[in-house]
Amino acid sequence: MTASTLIKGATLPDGTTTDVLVQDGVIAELGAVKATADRTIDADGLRLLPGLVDLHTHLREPGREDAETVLTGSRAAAVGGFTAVLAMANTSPVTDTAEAAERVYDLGRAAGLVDVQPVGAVTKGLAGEELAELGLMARSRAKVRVFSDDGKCVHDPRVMRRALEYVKAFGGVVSQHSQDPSLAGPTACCHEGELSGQLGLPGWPGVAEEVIVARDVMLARHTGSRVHVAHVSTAGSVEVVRWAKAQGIAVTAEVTPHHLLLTTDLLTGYDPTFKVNPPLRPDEDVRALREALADGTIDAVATDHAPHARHDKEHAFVDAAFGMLGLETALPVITTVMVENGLLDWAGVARTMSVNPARIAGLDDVHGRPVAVGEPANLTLVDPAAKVVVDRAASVSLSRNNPWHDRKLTGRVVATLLRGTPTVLEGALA
Ligand SMILES: NC(=O)N[C@@H](CC(=O)O)C(=O)O
Ligand SMILES: [Zn+2]
Ligand SMILES: [Zn+2]
Repeated sequence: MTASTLIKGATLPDGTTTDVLVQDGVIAELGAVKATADRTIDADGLRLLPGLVDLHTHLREPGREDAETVLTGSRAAAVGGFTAVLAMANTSPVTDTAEAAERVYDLGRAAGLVDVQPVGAVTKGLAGEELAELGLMARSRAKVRVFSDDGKCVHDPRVMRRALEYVKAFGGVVSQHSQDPSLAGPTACCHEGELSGQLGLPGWPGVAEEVIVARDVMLARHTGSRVHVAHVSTAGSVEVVRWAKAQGIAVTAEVTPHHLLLTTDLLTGYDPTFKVNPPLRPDEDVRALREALADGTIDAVATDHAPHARHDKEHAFVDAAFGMLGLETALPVITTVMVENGLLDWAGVARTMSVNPARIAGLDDVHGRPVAVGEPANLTLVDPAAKVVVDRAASVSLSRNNPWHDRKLTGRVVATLLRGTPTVLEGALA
């Protein structure tokens, strides 16, 4: 038996206010709860959401434990309000076997702060040629359902077709890093446009993403399988996804918090903190991404939390590693960009940050559940009005490549519960 928790006067995503008694890992009672509990959390004015689920996290273990480990990344996830994260396969070695997937899964369970669900590589070594052990990973203890060569695009259409056909058998999905390597060359490091010319930086155009998204939705239609578009960054990709969904094609898409707020003009200072793939895009893309998340064309927010050690990031812009932190700031960014601007209500936040990602990842038996009696108590308590100034030094991540440093954001995660056990209380690790 685990300690019980009484959450007093929380407001649910739909706006109703209730007490929530959490006992033995599940929601035991709702309404005006008379019972006492081992711990009481005053949730007056706070929103209670189903625990957040991140479809796209880089945990760097094994191989780059100087940048992040499963444990430190799990801490960042819990502080960010997450109860489940999908750990990308571009580790060293790559997660391309059942054993490798089980290892990541076990490290996550040992850390015990968030459900770490390994993503399996699509191809051996992310080399883009030979399919990885998709079936063995699916049947392993880790029950892998999401496959991705993220960091690299599965660019050979024949390989992509085979992967889609293969994962269909067990309801899996291929999450694609859409970046055509011949349109976005090996040196490309920012958005191709007027600014990249002025800065003298090799850029890559939005169309390098869009052609892959277009190809993949057609392959999904042909195979009758599911494709997921990772980190959508352009208005053109949104148009393709919108069209594909209207045709009934089984496509889902995610957008990162950074692509919803940060724009390419941040690159004028050549600060590698803002170097990321896909690159920060112009205003008109950002606007289209916000609208698409609001209208459901984009299903989910995913962080693409990409920690990098100082010695990989602190270089001249062209030489620095791609990627930025995201787990601890995702909820405040979405509150600021989407809720404060009236684009999403809290039910919309629950949908795009918990319900939809859980469903896409096949974790919806445990995560992204309604706040209802008998459901597993994976919960996130949010102060929707709190103003926070992000301080990169305060992060529990091992890395410091935080693009939000010094920004004032609205919204703060107050508490996170994983199967009824608080992992975060009063905004800090419990
Ligand atoms: N997003 C990034 O810029 N980098 C990611 C890889 C990826 O998501 O493509 C990384 O692993 O660092
Ligand atoms: Zn990627
Ligand atoms: Zn990624």
